[in-house]
Amino acid sequence: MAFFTHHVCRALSSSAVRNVVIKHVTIIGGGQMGAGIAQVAASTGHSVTLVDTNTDILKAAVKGIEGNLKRMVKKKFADKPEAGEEFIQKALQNVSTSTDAGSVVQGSDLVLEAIVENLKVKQDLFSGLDKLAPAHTIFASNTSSLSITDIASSTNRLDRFGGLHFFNPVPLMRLVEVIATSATSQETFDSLMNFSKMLGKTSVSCKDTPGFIVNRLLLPYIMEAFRMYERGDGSKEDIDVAMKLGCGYPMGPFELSDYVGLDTMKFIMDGWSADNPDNPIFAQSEMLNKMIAEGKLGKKTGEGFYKYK
Ligand SMILES: CCCCCCCC(=O)CC(=O)SCCNC(=O)CCNC(=O)[C@H](O)C(C)(C)COP(=O)(O)OP(=O)(O)OC[C@H]1O[C@@H](n2cnc3c(N)ncnc32)[C@H](O)[C@@H]1OP(=O)(O)O
Ligand SMILES: NC(=O)C1=CN([C@@H]2O[C@H](COP(=O)(O)OP(=O)(O)OC[C@H]3O[C@@H](n4cnc5c(N)ncnc54)[C@H](O)[C@@H]3O)[C@@H](O)[C@H]2O)C=CC1
Repeated sequence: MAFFTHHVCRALSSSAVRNVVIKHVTIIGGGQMGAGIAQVAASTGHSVTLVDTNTDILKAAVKGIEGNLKRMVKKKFADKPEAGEEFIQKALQNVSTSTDAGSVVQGSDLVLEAIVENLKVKQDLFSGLDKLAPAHTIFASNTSSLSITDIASSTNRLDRFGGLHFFNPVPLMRLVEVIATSATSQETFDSLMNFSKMLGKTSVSCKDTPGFIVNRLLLPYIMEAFRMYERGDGSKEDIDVAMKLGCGYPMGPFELSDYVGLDTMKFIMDGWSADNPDNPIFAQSEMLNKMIAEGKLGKKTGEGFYKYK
């Protein structure tokens, strides 16, 4: 019944608002996810403004995008290097940067955030931008596992708010989870689905439930690997090899954790343990806390479970 009501409500709202064709995108957060999403959006013909509070991060993001495009073009345009160079230049021309989100959202069809995994910080960002962005602009979050409903509650555009959850590394991972809350309009959902398609991704529709689909299954698996290692039941190397060769996974759980970033893993974990204090799956990992206190955040800092120098 609830399902029926929800869909009827979405259908009713559909007559009032038209679908937004997303061409101009503001991406907030120039870290690994924001830069990856910017790369894919720019190479598929969207104009992108990448925003971060830190100018060094923005410079590194643009440099990274250029480097990645060069790698991709080498293979894709092996026989046509000039066309490859033109592709790179076109994509780069589609990207501009800013340290002030408020001053760039006016021209945006979509504002997508990929900043730190913290509810209050995301809410503060969106509540400020809600007053500045045009009425038609869709807001979306790339959160790994925070509730989209909670993030959206800081705005007055609940019908134009959804989740767009990309996977790392964005240029290579083919999935996007598109999340509709009970207030997301059908038009907004369709626009987000369409945008994902334009980026060349396959999308799945998710409810606004903790961890959506992928992370609800991935998090218990990774945490169980941590516990095995903490108990001394296996070395991290053996656990990684076992899962790669035994299950065909491209990375083992420790390699993947380093790749995601151990600080991000902890932000995600802390949210889940606060919401589920009695569930042992989400209990704190002393090992993870210690590594973070020592500044070992994974690949991005040169050391996590493994060294990358
Ligand atoms: C407790 C909380 C837990 C929850 C965590 C939550 C985080 C989230 O919210 C959701 C997530 O994203 S979870 C992470 C999902 N990602 C994965 O599982 C990645 C697993 N790894 C892989 O798939 C491959 O190792 C991978 C695709 C990475 C690399 O594949 P290969 O090993 O075959 O790699 P390479 O041989 O190095 O590269 C293959 C070709 O791709 C090019 N390339 C690599 N990186 C690139 C990038 N970033 N951009 C563009 N091109 C790139 C590379 O140059 C190579 O090209 P060719 O040489 O021409 O073949
Ligand atoms: N790392 C991963 O594998 C994945 C992460 N995510 C989610 O994407 C989001 C970003 O993750 P990462 O890119 O890994 O983090 P990151 O730490 O690489 O980048 C976050 C960036 O946001 C910037 N930032 C923080 N607050 C800001 C603000 N108020 N305004 C503008 N910029 C701000 C920081 O300077 C930093 O450059 C998080 O919500 C995370 O849970 C989702 C899928 C995969």
